[in-house]
Amino acid sequence: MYRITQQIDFCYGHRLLNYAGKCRNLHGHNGRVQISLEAAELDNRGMLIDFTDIKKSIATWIDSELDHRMILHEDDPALSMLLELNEPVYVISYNPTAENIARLIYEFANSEKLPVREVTLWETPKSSATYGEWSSPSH
Ligand SMILES: Nc1nc2c(c(=O)[nH]1)N=C([C@H](O)[C@H](O)COP(=O)(O)OP(=O)(O)OP(=O)(O)O)CN2
Repeated sequence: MYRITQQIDFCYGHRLLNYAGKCRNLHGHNGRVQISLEAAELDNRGMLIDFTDIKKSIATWIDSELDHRMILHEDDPALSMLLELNEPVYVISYNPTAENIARLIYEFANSEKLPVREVTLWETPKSSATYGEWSSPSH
């Protein structure tokens, strides 16, 4: 099997609902995403997927949909005010944790028919969450 990984940096704001710590307050992160793709075969150029094509697809989507936006739960009471002020938001139906944002990006990559294996979101330099659909329980 071959595996390639691409890193994409973006900034986002969020806050966690039903959470007692400081992350219940609106705050921002310099997030780092690592997207890993896997395949058994290479194309006639010796590539799994051209890194440029990953950038064109996933980095473009992250840039337009998530970068410099507040990623908020649809039930977040701050949402209506931010929308009224025309602030950029990305609304989801679940808590915007690192785990869920990793899954969101994984699902986008999957919808683009990329052979994505896992997505890791580094929310801070020390904390990351990974989402993948591993077939083997030993992963
Ligand atoms: N499993 C998860 N735990 C936490 C998440 C998460 O998404 N998944 N998110 C948060 C906060 O949103 C945020 O990431 C702050 O976390 P923290 O580690 O406290 O970050 P700091 O950089 O502020 O850490 P310091 O060591 O206090 O500087 C919390 N948990």
